[in-house]
Amino acid sequence: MTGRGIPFRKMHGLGNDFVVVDTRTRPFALTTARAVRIADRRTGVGCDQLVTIEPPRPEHPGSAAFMGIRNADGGVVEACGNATRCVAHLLMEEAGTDTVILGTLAGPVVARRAGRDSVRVDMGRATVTDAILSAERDPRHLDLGQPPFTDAVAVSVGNPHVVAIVDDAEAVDLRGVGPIVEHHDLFPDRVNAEVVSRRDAGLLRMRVWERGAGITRACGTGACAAVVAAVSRGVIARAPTTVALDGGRLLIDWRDADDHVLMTGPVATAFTGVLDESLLP
Ligand SMILES: N[C@H](CCC[C@H](N)C(=O)O)C(=O)O
Repeated sequence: MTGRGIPFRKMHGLGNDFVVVDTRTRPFALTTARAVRIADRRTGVGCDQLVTIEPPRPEHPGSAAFMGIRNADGGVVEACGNATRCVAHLLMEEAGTDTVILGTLAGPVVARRAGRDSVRVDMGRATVTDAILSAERDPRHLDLGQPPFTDAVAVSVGNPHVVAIVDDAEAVDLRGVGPIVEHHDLFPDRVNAEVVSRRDAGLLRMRVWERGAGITRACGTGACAAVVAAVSRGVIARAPTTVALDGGRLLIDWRDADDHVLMTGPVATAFTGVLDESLLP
């Protein structure tokens, strides 16, 4: 190690874990090769997504920074709810503020403190469709040919999701069906896949196969997509809903007035460290 390594912070939202690199003070290109190396849980640090905190971009007026996101397989991510809470928390701690605007590829998002280590993020508009679906398909009833995704709901939260509503989310062979759905040719950029069950009036259980990361313990945009899908199919009322993930619970509210989806949940730092040059091809 030559001492020219890159400092990082290991963070997570309900176990959906990230390596966060602040590139505002020192150059660090977020590349596919670096994401794959750093995300490797044996030879790298290990994470679901690699996240960079970059200087703000002019297209996001008032933003404090831009957040770059890559999946463990190096793929580009437009939106990442759990990571947004983590980075927003860092920036609010840094600035001593209770609110912050973050730029992402999906657009600017507004975050605010919601408690000691809890953050609420306005993730922007969530819609039942996906830009690439053609007009003759009903995004509320998509048949992807793989049960239970033979009657799925396509939801965009800035990144693409397909949600299957089932009686028992625990009973789905997500490791089997997830990769097939992720690579379905209806989604040229691939897609995140969620299975959702209604546990109670305001409580959903959700499991996720994430595009480019596989099964993760939580997915913030996935939880948003799950609520949008369940409301759109009349499974739950349009009201603040708790989503129970493998790693814990998020509070999601798909706001009536503007179709924005609000997500509230915890953030945590596990450790800080220095990326050795060998991880930086
Ligand atoms: N875990 C993230 C979602 C990452 C989605 C990523 N797998 C994609 O390719 O869109 C979240 O908390 O929203």
